[in-house]
Amino acid sequence: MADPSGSHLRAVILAGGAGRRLGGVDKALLILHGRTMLDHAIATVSGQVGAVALSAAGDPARFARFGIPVLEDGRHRGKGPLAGVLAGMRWAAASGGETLLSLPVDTPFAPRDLAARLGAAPAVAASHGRTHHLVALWPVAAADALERFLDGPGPYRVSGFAAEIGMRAVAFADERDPFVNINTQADLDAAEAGRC
Ligand SMILES: Nc1nc2c(ncn2[C@@H]2O[C@H](COP(=O)(O)OP(=O)(O)OP(=O)(O)O)[C@@H](O)[C@H]2O)c(=O)[nH]1
Ligand SMILES: [Mg+2]
Repeated sequence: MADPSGSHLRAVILAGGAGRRLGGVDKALLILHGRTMLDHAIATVSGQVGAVALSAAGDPARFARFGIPVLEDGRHRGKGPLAGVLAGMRWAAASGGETLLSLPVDTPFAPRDLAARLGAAPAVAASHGRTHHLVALWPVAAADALERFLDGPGPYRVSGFAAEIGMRAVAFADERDPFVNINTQADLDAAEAGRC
């Protein structure tokens, strides 16, 4: 099915993690500034791409009100976030998408021009001395290579597959780190208080 927007960009919001450091909460449904983290992520990516999907485990019905497809990790479940990236690539390919933007749901301050600033895929965001391996643009054509990587012996590190496809790091020199991610209650409190 062609994308009526004409964009070959797609986005996958990654929310398939366990959220252990937050006591096993559903990070996508966590409230920050009166809206869910998923609302923040959708607002970040929706103007940048032709279509958005969510990568998440468990009952998809809890996300029905957001009106976006929910992708499961499938047979690579348990191998970490690259399983979500692969599901995103397969979903993107089905509608003619050529490039996939991935964004973790716990990164609520990412810029709304992220994809443009990343440039040509494969590219990954870096800021404040850190590489944000899942804030990245992936060529959908790399899906078969990723499938082979996940069929391999591991480890299934995002940085391992990124190196294999020649991922280029793009530095974001913004004074406030746009890729702060919310892993703990202290992170959430700081974000709520505007300290990051
Ligand atoms: N699809 C998918 N996404 C994952 C998986 N593991 C982690 N992620 C996502 O990858 C991103 C980075 O993960 P973490 O920051 O470690 O977040 P988390 O797993 O939710 O939290 P912790 O359990 O506290 O580490 C988040 O957006 C997670 O939702 C997985 O197995 N599958
Ligand atoms: Mg995190």
